[in-house]
Amino acid sequence: MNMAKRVEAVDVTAYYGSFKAIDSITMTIEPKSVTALIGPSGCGKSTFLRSINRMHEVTPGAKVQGKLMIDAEDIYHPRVDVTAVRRAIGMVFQRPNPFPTMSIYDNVVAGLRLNGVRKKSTLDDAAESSLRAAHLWSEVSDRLKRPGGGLSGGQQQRLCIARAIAVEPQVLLMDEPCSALDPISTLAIEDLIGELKDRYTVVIVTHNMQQAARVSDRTAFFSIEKTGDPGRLVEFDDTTKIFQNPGEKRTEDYITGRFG
Ligand SMILES: Nc1ncnc2c1ncn2[C@@H]1O[C@H](COP(=O)(O)OP(=O)(O)OP(=O)(O)O)[C@@H](O)[C@H]1O
Repeated sequence: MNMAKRVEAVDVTAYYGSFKAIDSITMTIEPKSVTALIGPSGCGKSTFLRSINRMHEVTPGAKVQGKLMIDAEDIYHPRVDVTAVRRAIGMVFQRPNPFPTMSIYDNVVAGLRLNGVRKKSTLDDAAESSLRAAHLWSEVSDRLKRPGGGLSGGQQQRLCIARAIAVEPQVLLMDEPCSALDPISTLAIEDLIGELKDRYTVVIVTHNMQQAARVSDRTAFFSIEKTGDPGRLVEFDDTTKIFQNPGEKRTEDYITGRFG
């Protein structure tokens, strides 16, 4: 099965009210790869990520201009069903956010149920395969009926990843998915990301440059000239190139720790 899709941003500009947060971002994210978005605080990484699944416009007054295509489909076309877009593009957040009182099992299959799946065997199979893919199955298989909120932080984040992939999303967006986790859980999630790219298009925002270097195939470096300016894409290339031989001085300054 090939669910992974290409994400093509053309001149994507996003605002919060009259404040322009990102300006004319153009980049193509290939299917079955991991793309890291890096750059100093406030350069618009999260804003760009949230424009990929139309979450940006949830903020009152926020809007997006430009074109965003998932394969051939323009997801900002007026006739597009926004709910369907958000369901097709999974998202994992900085803080694990399972439904805390809902059982582990119900957390994983929540999206499938929303999509109308009722058959128990289908839900059981999806729960097991998603929890296995998220490397959580062996830790929770004997307590699927217990609340998701009872798991450790790292387990909760893996539960959220299982929940996101249970609906077989075309693209998986991750906004600093390890920032609230300890180093061991972080490495577990990084391993998992490496496996997810066999099936999904993964886009990850990270503050951690070692993490970007470890998990991603391609890296996009965003930056801002000065406070109040919009974030722009400075350089986008293979991760090895960005970290070993960047084409732009600003990228080099950032990755060598001279600013940001
Ligand atoms: N809800 C909001 N309302 C108004 N401005 C916002 C909102 N969210 C973000 N911004 C502004 O938009 C700009 C880009 O923010 P964004 O969170 O996308 O940056 P970032 O690169 O992800 O930052 P960080 O690395 O600190 O998370 C910043 O100037 C930020 O202050």
